[in-house]
Amino acid sequence: MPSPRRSGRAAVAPAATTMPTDAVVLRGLVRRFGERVVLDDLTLAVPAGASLVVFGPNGAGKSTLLRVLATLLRPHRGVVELLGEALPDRAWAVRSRVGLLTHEPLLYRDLSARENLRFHARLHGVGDDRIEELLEAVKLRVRANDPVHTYSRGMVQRAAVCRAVLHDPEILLLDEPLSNLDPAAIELVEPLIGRASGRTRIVTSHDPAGGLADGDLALGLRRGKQVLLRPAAEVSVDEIGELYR
Ligand SMILES: Nc1ncnc2c1ncn2[C@@H]1O[C@H](COP(=O)(O)OP(=O)(O)OP(=O)(O)O)[C@@H](O)[C@H]1O
Repeated sequence: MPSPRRSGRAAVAPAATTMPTDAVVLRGLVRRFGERVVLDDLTLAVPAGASLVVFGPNGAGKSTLLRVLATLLRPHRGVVELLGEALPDRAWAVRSRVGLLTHEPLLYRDLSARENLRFHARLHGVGDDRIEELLEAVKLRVRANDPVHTYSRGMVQRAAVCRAVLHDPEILLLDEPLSNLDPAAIELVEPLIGRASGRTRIVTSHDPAGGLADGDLALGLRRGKQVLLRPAAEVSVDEIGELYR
């Protein structure tokens, strides 16, 4: 669960009156690259604490959707709201409440995991105890002072998971988060980025069975269009497979 650090915010704005039921809302989202429409009229809502798993073939728009939600790309049309704040105008108000884990680990390769985490911790006003807690959780302490470029891919991914959750974000944006992780490492990161974390999650996946088991809602994209949006428990593995044919 996100830790009680959030209680400081609640003292300023009581959660009961300001926390929207839906953590993520899209209404008619359009995003283009040049002439190409990459996200085409997406409309959905993700309740706070729920997980949306996004499926679709290469180039369908999954990563672009995550980048819009991470405030890295501006929407070209439609409404995008995170935690009740509309993007792009209120992006500054939500950035610190969102964690992003992508194929690009967003770590300095010549710094150690501990140095990388200290750098990000300072940006977010997070203390060293949180860094040590996370390094311990992903069993990286023994290598935490080695430069990231000496790590295996799984070790890099574990360090990237620490970076993504360092500031205890309410929303997690996860682009195939388990890639490069062995079964033991998957168990280690589950409490941090899995459903058990209690965070609102948008997760991309190419694994129909694993992805459906990981989500409350399933979204299927094909060439930027939303061709499936239903409770994950009601979607079959074959339906997800159809997206790729
Ligand atoms: N910076 C960019 N400039 C131009 N086109 C881009 C850019 N980034 C992505 N695209 C295009 O947007 C479309 C969607 O790409 P995106 O990376 O979102 O797909 P994806 O579903 O995440 O694919 P994958 O499964 O391969 O990761 C593709 O046609 C891609 O070429």
